[in-house]
Amino acid sequence: MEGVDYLADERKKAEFDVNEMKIVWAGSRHNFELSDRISKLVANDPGFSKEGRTMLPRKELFKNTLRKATYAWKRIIELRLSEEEAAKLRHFVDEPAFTDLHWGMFIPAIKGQGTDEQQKKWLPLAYKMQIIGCYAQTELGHGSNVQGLETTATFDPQTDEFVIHSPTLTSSKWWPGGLGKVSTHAVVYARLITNGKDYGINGFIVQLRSLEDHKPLPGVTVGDIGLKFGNGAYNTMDNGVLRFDHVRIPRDQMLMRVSQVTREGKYVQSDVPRQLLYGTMVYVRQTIVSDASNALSRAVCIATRYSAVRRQFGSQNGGQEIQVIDYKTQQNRLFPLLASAYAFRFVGEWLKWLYTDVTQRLQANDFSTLPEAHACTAGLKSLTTTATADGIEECRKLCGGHGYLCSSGLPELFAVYVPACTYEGDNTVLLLQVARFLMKTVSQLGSGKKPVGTIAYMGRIEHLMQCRSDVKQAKDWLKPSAVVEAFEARAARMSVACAQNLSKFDNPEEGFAELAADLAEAAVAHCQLIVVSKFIEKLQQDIPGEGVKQQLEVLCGIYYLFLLHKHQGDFLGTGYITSKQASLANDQLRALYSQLRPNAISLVDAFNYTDHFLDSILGRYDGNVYPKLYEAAWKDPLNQSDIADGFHEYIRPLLKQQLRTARL
Ligand SMILES: CCCCCCCC/C=C\CCCCCCCCCCCCC/C=C/C(=O)SCCNC(=O)CCNC(=O)[C@H](O)C(C)(C)COP(=O)(O)OP(=O)(O)OC[C@H]1O[C@@H](n2cnc3c(N)ncnc32)[C@H](O)[C@@H]1OP(=O)(O)O
Ligand SMILES: Cc1cc2nc3c(=O)[nH]c(=O)nc-3n(C[C@H](O)[C@H](O)[C@H](O)COP(=O)(O)OP(=O)(O)OC[C@H]3O[C@@H](n4cnc5c(N)ncnc54)[C@H](O)[C@@H]3O)c2cc1C
Repeated sequence: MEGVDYLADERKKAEFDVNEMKIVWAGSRHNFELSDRISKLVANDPGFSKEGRTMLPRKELFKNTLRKATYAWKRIIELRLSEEEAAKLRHFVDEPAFTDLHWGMFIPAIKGQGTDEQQKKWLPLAYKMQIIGCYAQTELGHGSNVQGLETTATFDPQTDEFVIHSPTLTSSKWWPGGLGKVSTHAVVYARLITNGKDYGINGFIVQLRSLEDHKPLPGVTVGDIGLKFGNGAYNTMDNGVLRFDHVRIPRDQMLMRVSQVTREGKYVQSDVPRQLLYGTMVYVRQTIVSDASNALSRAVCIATRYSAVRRQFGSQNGGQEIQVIDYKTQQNRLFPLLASAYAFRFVGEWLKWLYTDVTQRLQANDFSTLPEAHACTAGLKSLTTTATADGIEECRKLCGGHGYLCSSGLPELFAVYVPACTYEGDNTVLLLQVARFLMKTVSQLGSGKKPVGTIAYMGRIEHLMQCRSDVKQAKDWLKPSAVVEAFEARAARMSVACAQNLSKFDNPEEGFAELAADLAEAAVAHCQLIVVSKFIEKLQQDIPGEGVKQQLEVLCGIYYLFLLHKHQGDFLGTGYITSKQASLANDQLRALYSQLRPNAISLVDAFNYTDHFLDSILGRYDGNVYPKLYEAAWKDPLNQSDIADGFHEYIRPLLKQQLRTARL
């Protein structure tokens, strides 16, 4: 029945002020009002309808995305939306498009690596979308290993130009989003060669297509790399292939903030670190961490609402069956994901702060916090995207068979999200970057250099190597100091064990390769410590709203106790806790599940998602699942006729043949 709220009883159980929690989730009242306004604007505009998206063939799907992007741009201009509002609009339109790479990587690359003069020339064109750009780094044969890229940019002093060339098949650019069919320009990463010497990777602005008829320019071969995982999903994006045959660009199209080539062909290195060339990746990794909580909360919202609607077994005297959300196993799979969504939200907020801070320092030529910013963005990108991708898939399973239907919203969400584990740096490769940072920190411990920021705990290494947990009863696990020390001791001990094992190798690089799996685990332990600490720090702030802080304390407890349970081997193996203390942690975890249970629906309501954004029958706000599932099935193109296309060619002859066989 329309208009009935099937989850109303669940909502009545809430023990906290949901409206105040919405503000905590959004980060501020301003953010809440912005998201609320823009999400409704998008939901109420038929131009942004998602109807039938998963059924469209690729060409139509892609054209529909072009239409939506153009329409979005028109609305942005008409409504005079600010950059912040436009970015929200993109978020709620909920469709990957070339515009992501234009705004998310092409423009940031020019801003971060271009000189003032270059920015003055290119940014106004890009801001007005009079040129459309992408980020062309990865090649067919080289992705993770950026220093291994093969595309060349050779300086020709005769003409004051660079010659951009793809010398081999494996040097073809491969994957850049927006490249295949839309971009007119790209920031291309290529080996800079001048006076016969290779100076390694640099960025160059290269025009690819005519601004008149959109034809590829001479010497440019460009196209789409083909269909990707999932129906619809990331196939709205034209990930592309690109080859250059001696394409000439003016010298001033090399991005020259980090290094320059003079008119005479002399290579000059600025006094900024070369790693700034990787700055766009650091920026995007930070945005990916912020986005993880969006994707995970969405899946969790669907699975939580559906788990309250769905009933199986346990009917007494003909009464209703049990809501599946009341099974402890369901809670043990679902509630840690709900807690993770909140945890990632807060660590994302913190990382944004760290990134802003490092950017301000870089502008003042202070590069001291760059290594930490790199380690944090790389590690947290890896940790949060792995957990989110796994979490979305778990939410699908939590919804049983119906979770497998596209109308649940979960298959598409998974297919769109899962490449986040690979793009912007493969998650294992990124963990190994964190491990290098940790090993460097451990090796410098005796040098008098005091570790600061997220590795400050290493400064107390002697204590952390010896201390033991003083937990005596389950509720002792609610003490923040007990928890932080446990996670610090585990991370420190795992790093030190790796460093000790590394020191047994004559060649450190050989040792690093041999111990890579242990090093990646140490990196995970360090990153989990960051997430736990930032959640606990959040709780130390003044949080208004009846019961809001208490709910966050429950969620925080579930987050760290679930991790402690899952990684018990680390905590026990490093000798910080006993098996009795591990078992007490588990008792406390179960108690927290019971405290969370009556608040579960309201905790996902606090995400404030519209039904348009969720795009899930199982996650509908009103819980009216079954009639809507039934209705949706009949919209499938297969159900447009009672008799299937192909009946006369294939089914009928088969049936006839069976009849003949039966008569024999
Ligand atoms: C339809 C609707 C439309 C609506 C439209 C509306 C209009 C829109 C309006 C607004 C919209 C806004 C929208 C914005 C959306 C934004 C979304 C963005 C979406 C993004 C989508 C993603 C697409 C994917 C892109 C990509 O994947 S790009 C390619 C990424 N590639 C990688 O990540 C490669 C990974 N590899 C590396 O990073 C490196 O090779 C390495 C693994 C780090 C190793 O590098 P190497 O040089 O070999 O280094 P080392 O020797 O290991 O280290 C040397 C040294 O450097 C330090 N280091 C390394 N990296 C960094 C770094 N990044 N920063 C700082 N330092 C670094 C390292 O620690 C070492 O240091 P030490 O010497 O001190 O030890
Ligand atoms: C949807 C999508 C969009 C993308 N968009 C863009 C874009 O806009 N622009 C762009 O330039 N690129 C883009 N990429 C490319 C992306 O950045 C790369 O795919 C990514 O960096 C991983 O590199 P790779 O493909 O070379 O993986 P590989 O490095 O070949 O990884 C393969 C396997 O090897 C392992 N491995 C590799 N090196 C090591 C190591 N040193 N130690 C241990 N294990 C290792 C990895 O863990 C992985 O399991 C995109 C990719 C995808 C999937």
